[in-house]
Amino acid sequence: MDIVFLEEIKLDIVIGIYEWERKVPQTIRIDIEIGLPHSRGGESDNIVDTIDYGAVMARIRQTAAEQHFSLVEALAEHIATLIRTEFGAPWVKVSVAKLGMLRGVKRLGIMIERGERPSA
Ligand SMILES: Nc1nc2c(c(=O)[nH]1)N=C([C@H](O)[C@@H](O)CO)CN2
Repeated sequence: MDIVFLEEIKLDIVIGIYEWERKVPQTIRIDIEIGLPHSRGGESDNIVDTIDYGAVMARIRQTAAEQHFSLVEALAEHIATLIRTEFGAPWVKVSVAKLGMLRGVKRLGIMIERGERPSA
């Protein structure tokens, strides 16, 4: 299996269950792993044989600007579905974390895996 990854994505978005969170953007961190069955990109050296992480990032920025979520779970689910349906990834792992939200906690959030993990 090959993994295309996007690590420590920082976005300022409106997210949260409380009224005050609906008014002020907050910085979240997103980490993504996209599993591919042994992709041909390594041999072909052609972007069409893999998943373009730049294109994934552009879609995430777009969707985060367009849609607001209450829960980090909902944002993670939305991103996982987008990557699987629009980019044809069989397996994806997405984590969404809020930073410094609770005293004494560096990050808190959710990590999800969706789809079938390709065999090695
Ligand atoms: N499992 C979750 N718990 C909580 C969430 C969440 O998105 N998922 N969100 C909040 C609030 O928005 C919080 O971030 C504000 O302090 C609380 N718990």
